[in-house]
Amino acid sequence: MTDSDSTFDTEVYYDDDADRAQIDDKTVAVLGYGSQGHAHAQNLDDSGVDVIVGLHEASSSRSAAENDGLRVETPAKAAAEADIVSVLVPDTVQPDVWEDIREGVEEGDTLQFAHGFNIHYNQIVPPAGVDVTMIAPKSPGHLVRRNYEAGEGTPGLLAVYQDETGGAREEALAYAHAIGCTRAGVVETTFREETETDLFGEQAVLCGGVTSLVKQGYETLVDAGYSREMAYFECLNEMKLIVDLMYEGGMGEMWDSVSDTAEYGGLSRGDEIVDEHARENMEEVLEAVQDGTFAREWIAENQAGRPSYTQLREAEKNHDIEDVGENLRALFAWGADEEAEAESDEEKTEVRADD
Ligand SMILES: NC(=O)C1=CN([C@@H]2O[C@H](COP(=O)(O)OP(=O)(O)OC[C@H]3O[C@@H](n4cnc5c(N)ncnc54)[C@H](OP(=O)(O)O)[C@@H]3O)[C@@H](O)[C@H]2O)C=CC1
Ligand SMILES: CC[C@](O)(C(C)=O)C(=O)O
Ligand SMILES: [Mg+2]
Ligand SMILES: [Mg+2]
Repeated sequence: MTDSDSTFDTEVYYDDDADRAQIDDKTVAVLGYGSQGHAHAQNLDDSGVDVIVGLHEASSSRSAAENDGLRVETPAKAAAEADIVSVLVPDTVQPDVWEDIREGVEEGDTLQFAHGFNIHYNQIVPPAGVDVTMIAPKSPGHLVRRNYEAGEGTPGLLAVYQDETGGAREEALAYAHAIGCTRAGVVETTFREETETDLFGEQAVLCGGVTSLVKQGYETLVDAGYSREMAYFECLNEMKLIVDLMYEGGMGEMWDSVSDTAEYGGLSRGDEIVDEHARENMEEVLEAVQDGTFAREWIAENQAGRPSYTQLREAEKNHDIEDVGENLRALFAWGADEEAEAESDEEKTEVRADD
């Protein structure tokens, strides 16, 4: 068993590198039918792999999976029948689900994850004889499905924590092929590296950092007497347009596309905003991820019934910028499309919740 720090240097695996024979005659249990679960299950099924979705008897997702033409069993039954068990329930419930299914996970089977939290922080200790792998799409689950249906792929990470059969890596690559990740490219990493970089990224930059930057910018303009609408457009709405350019062609494409005034202003002022102090804070956030402080806090928060999480969510929902945004999105054409999409997603969720 190894979980070294090896960083990809970087070989990227594509469709031709995967041997689908490693999965085509196997049964995959997909536990959970949420963001990642519905995408993996449907993509595997469309790729011709035998799939059973594992959901508890009272699960609100059952009818959605059944309506999508998939066979649904309890997690324990699905896992017992499967050769590969893809654990796609929320990270916080995975240890309990593992207790439910462990009896049915036999020597030669594979436990497959999309994020390494529970293995890396020892919340699930897999038995000997079982392969433990990860295919982590670097994207929200709904895009994993949307890209697959469009004939495109989603980039992903592959990691092997335990290779008892000698075939763990090849099987994981075949799984990545079947969910569409090798269409875009898959790179190899470790459970440790994926877990720590994923948690750092979502806290410091992607989810935490960006929303705080947007809110601070918005509040600075509104407190200085500018209109809420102008502050919203400038600090939130235009963020997508700028990020789209960086996504397509890196920071260079974005700098090329904005005015010279914006480029000079941004290059000369950006580091004053996200400065050395922000960097020190980032290092602290990373340290708390690395030494397990964040993981212990998150586990305890769940055990206590999520008091802080609930409060933080409520405060975010009630921020003035959300109110302005809702009104503006309803008024503009781009908002109409997105609202329709959101409503259709909401309807799907409601259908799931109703059943
Ligand atoms: N969200 C994302 O895009 C990404 C997620 N990941 C990783 O993928 C994994 C899954 O995350 P995500 O897709 O967000 O999860 P979701 O929160 O979307 O999963 C919800 C699903 O899990 C089911 N579920 C909840 N509790 C249980 C339980 N006790 N037993 C059985 N099923 C249960 C829910 O059923 P019900 O509706 O009945 O509650 C629902 O079907 C995690 O490891 C996450 O870190 C990795 C990359 C991106
Ligand atoms: C950025 C958030 C994420 O890590 C993801 C979609 O990759 C997650 O945990 O949802
Ligand atoms: Mg992520
Ligand atoms: Mg994550």
